Amino acid sequence: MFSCRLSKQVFQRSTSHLRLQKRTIATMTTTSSSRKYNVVNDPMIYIGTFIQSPRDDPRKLDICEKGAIGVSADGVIEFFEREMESYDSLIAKYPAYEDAPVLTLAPKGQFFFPGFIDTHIHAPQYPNAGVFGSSTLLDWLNKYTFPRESSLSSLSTARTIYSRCVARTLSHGTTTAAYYATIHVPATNLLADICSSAGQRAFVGRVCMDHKEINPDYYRDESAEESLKNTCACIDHIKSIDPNYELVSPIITPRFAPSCTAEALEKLGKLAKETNLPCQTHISENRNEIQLVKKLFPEHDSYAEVYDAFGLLNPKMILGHAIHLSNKEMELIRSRDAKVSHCPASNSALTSGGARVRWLLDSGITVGLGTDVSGGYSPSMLEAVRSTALVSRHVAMTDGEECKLSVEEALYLGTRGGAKVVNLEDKIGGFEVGMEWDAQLIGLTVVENAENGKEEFEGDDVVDKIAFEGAKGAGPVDFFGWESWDDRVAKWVYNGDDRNTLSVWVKGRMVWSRM
Ligand SMILES: O=c1[nH]c(=O)c2nc[nH]c2[nH]1
Ligand SMILES: [Zn+2]
Repeated sequence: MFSCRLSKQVFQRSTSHLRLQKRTIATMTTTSSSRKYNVVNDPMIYIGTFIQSPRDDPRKLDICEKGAIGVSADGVIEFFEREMESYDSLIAKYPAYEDAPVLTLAPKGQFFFPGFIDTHIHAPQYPNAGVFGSSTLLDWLNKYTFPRESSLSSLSTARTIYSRCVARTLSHGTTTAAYYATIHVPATNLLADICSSAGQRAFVGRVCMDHKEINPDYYRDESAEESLKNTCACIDHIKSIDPNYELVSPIITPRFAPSCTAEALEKLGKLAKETNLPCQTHISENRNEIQLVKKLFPEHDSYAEVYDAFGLLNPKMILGHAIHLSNKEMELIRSRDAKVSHCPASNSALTSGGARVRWLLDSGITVGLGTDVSGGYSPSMLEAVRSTALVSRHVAMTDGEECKLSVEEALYLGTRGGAKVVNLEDKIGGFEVGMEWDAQLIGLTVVENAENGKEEFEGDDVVDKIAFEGAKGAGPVDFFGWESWDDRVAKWVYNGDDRNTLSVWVKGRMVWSRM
């Protein structure tokens, strides 16, 4: 009842973005009807520059300058012409698209990029983003995190926080997110409703934490049975709103080994096996946490072995952080094909450590990126990409030059890598025929006259007024005209923010636009 009302509100808001788009994009040639998830869209044609990571080469960018992509009514890429000659020849080849609206990008400062995949984010912690002081993991949990999460026992608090979190992540180009929610069933179900209604692809996990000595009395599951029962209640709800998990899927979420009893881990491991649902948890983030795991699970040789003992180290498990793994743990994780979410902003903020991403990748482990809000201070995946590059440079200062990750590699991890982490690499993370249109339109600010240079400077003013005033209200990345596409992308990664994310689509539906 409650969630139905909310769904409607969010839906109305998101369709008004669509109307806005129709009015303001001059090249949209026809109108499309209101859309809701599972409601058929109009087919669309997108024309312009498409930039993506090649599926199997993280070190390069695939740049297609004169491309055209056709997206079907159900959001699937039906054609990708890499050298479009003319609109007429395109339609002659794809006559079914004759009446399709066309979105044509400006040739220099705009490009399409695959939507970002945030493989680790705590939605209820969103209000705390940036608030962590000098704390480290275990005191941070008690001082900032558990009190905030427990406040989502109120559905109206949850509604405000989750609506804003989903809107913000969409505005930063996050088309898929693996969310940790809280222990509360109604609020977790509400998060799933909000993602479904707003059109964000999401994995929504009700957090399990039943250990009486580790979790505070005011915020924990009463028992392992309750962890299981309430997880199942959320799974049932998500099944009721999205029976085939096309957009929103449940994800089994033991918070981390210390917060769960062996009994709860065992039940959740069995549930994972029975349902084949994805799982997420934390591993080896902080040295005191690792000591705590040793103390709580003395019968297991390592942190990774605790999860393995309960069947939780499997190909659908997303392990957040993985900073201080031993070689043996890394081998175990690889042999189970469990995935890693690298969370560089959080690892820096909570001084947890510098994850050895090159080592993980070279060892054959699948890695994606996570914002880990609010251990991470920003909901922006672009920030996660940027801090991946920067943190790798710090790791390189101690472990060697080869540890540096390039802009191209960091972007790969935020898109293709993330898609592999959530086991959707054939659906999202790139632009290929048969994949779904999860995309963001990126725009840089073209500095007027800069490209050709002015013949002569007019007047006495030392300041170029057009260049000066043009910085107002524009996005933070200035394009002067000399930059190659690689340069433009690097400038976006190191200087960009959500002002550069002009529009966002998931499964063909426009879910965010600032145009
Ligand atoms: O970064 C983190 N955020 C959390 O909420 C958490 N819980 C356990 N371990 C954690 N690490
Ligand atoms: Zn986390």
